[in-house]
Amino acid sequence: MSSDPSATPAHDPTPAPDPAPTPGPTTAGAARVETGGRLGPVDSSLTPRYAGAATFALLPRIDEVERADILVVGAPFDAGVSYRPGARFGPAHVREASRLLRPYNPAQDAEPFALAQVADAGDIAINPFDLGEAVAQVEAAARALGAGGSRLMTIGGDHTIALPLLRAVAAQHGPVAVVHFDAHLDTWDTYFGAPITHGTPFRRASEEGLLDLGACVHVGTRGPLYGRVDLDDDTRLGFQRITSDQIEQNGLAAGIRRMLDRVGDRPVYISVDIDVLDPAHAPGTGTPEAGGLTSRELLAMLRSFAGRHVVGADVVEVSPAYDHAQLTGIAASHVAYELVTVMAGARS
Ligand SMILES: N=C(N)NCCCC(=O)O
Ligand SMILES: [Zn+2]
Ligand SMILES: [Zn+2]
Repeated sequence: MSSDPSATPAHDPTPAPDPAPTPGPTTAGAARVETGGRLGPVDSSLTPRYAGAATFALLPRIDEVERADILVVGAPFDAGVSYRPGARFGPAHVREASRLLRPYNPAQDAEPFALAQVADAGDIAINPFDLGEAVAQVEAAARALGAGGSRLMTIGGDHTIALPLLRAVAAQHGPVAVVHFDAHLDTWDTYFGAPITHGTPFRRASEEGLLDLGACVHVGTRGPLYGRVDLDDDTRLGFQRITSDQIEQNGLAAGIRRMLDRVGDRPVYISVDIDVLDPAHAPGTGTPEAGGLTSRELLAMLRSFAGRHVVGADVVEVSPAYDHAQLTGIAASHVAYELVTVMAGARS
């Protein structure tokens, strides 16, 4: 109530005027960049990029486009971790950090959102209490989203989700080449007797025949193992390894050549565990290991897939509670951006 003594008394029966309309538009229906008939990100020269809800790169939601060539989808889930939790909050964190991405990618001389229709499919609803059901839900969602020909760029979530994602991809393409960026092998057998965890997805995938065993490679591996047998098992399961130390010793170009030679022109699935980066570049993750790649090295390696047949990709293991200044979120958002750019058809 007004403190002005001459103001209308409270008992005055005159109806109060309608409240003034909200000045200016809200972010709902904000203008978007549109190129070549493709609906792109919110135009951040008209609407501040920090306003409104965050989709990946401020791209349209799936329900705002007729069809999508590439769908960015979140898989918030962390019931498969062996150490620090929190990757269930990864999708939201990466989307927040992705607000600053822009439509032209000079490193690949490409406009990914003009080359292809890219949209954000939101998050998969995943049971946090039942790991078996969770894995089935991720696979079902991946199959459903991919049914119309869309390829998926999935934001995890812990690395367990790579197994159902590969099941969905292999159902469509047969056994695929996998390039796996990670500090870890993730070809271990069981933890506490459990066969499905974030340390085991690629062993299960190999056993299930989802992988082209002549074309899989880990990149950036390092750190202590349980025993030498881990490496023997890993080789038997179909993987070569380009370690973090080899990249340092032989150079990035040699690492890229070896990686691409291994894959050839096969359909390839790219899985990026953000802990492939040194903890200095990505502290916000569950099982950090010293001595990793820089974000510059990782991004260069991802760009080298331009012109290849990338059938799907993920970036996993972002655990925001351990992040600082969005370092890990920013790195992961750039990883996803480079992957979307190569999937959109940037030329090599
Ligand atoms: N996939 C990730 N990030 N980590 C796996 C580590 C498994 C272990 O604790 O031995
Ligand atoms: Zn890892
Ligand atoms: Zn991993």
